Amino acid sequence: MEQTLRVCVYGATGYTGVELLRTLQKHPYVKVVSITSKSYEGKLLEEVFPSFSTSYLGKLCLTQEPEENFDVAFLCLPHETSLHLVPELLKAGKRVIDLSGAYRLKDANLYPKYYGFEHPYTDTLKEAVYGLPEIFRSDIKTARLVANPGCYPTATLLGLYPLLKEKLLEDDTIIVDAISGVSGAGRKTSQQFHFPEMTENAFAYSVLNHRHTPEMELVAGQTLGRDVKIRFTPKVVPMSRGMVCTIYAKARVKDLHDLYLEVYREEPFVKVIQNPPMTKHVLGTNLCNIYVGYDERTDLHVIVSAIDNLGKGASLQAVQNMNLMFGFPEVLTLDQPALFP
Ligand SMILES: NC(=O)C1=CN([C@@H]2O[C@H](COP(=O)(O)OP(=O)(O)OC[C@H]3O[C@@H](n4cnc5c(N)ncnc54)[C@H](OP(=O)(O)O)[C@@H]3O)[C@@H](O)[C@H]2O)C=CC1
Ligand SMILES: CC(=O)N[C@@H](CCC(=O)OP(=O)(O)O)C(=O)O
Repeated sequence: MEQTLRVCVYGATGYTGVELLRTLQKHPYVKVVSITSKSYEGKLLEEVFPSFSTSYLGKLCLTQEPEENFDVAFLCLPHETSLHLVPELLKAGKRVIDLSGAYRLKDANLYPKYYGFEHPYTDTLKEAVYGLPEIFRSDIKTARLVANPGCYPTATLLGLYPLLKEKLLEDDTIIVDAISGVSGAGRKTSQQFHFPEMTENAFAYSVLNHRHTPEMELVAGQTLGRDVKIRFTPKVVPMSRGMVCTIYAKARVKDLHDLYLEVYREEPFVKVIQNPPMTKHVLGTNLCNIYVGYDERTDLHVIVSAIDNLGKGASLQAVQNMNLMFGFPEVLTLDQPALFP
């Protein structure tokens, strides 16, 4: 279907919003009709980010009424802000791609513990489709609401998917050890990410209660057909963007490489490679590069996946979802190689 889609980007001045606009700007069937910002109301995007050299986007507005004239909304907002906006947009007949975590967990009871709020919109939560195309492509095509996955779950679930899909997991406890660039924390400042403390530094955080743990467990369990436990430890390292997840799992077979090649043969954005992946090879792309190794000594498989947290981990995956939802070629505007070195 070829049409001009009218798009509204809520939270256009954050890291995911800017990455999204960078790509939407060159999409042949998209017209961005509205962009919002909490702090830069009335400014042109190019006044805030001079690399946007055209003013075709119009001025940033504080918010956009759901009833206004647009077809699809991208929500690059804090979880709590998305939470209340999504039902209003759906009521106004809009299709929504929410980059926050507000609609990712099918079990509403998990929200108080992991997000700090009660989830009042359980019907909308049920309706949301988890936006990982490699697993839920057909549901995404018809969804009104896509809950775009978190960055760590994207890299982890793609790293595990062939193993889960083929029911080859032997031990239902999986260990995931991950590193992320600092942009994963968003544009707002905080002391721990302040340059003198973050440079030449690395640390684990939310070791026992990261909100991506239940997100991964729910989707992994659904794919496998029984519950799994994921022991997830995220770390932040002094680079702007990029993410590597190292996954340790016990499987019924020793050589998984050919299975991974086969499962991802037709996937445009997942590459199974011969060596452990580097973040620089996925920078600014929608790619997930995966290495699968087997350690005979421990009888553990070691799967390493790399993404750009703002690319496949957020905004470019959101564009992939939009392409699917509106019948555009899935790779449209997303098939560029990485910015390297
Ligand atoms: N960064 C990442 O790697 C990833 C982020 N996400 C999720 O995507 C969403 C956006 O993340 P990110 O872009 O990093 O965040 P940022 O903090 O960089 O940007 C947030 C955006 O939301 C706007 N905003 C903040 N508070 C409000 C509010 N109360 N009402 C309206 N607008 C508001 C900000 O406006 P202004 O700047 O003008 O104040 C800004 O445009 C979050 O839910 C995040 O969890 C998901 C995957 C990866
Ligand atoms: C380095 C860092 O702080 N990363 C973020 C993950 C970003 C992400 O995927 O966002 P969601 O909050 O939408 O799930 C974190 O751990 O909270």
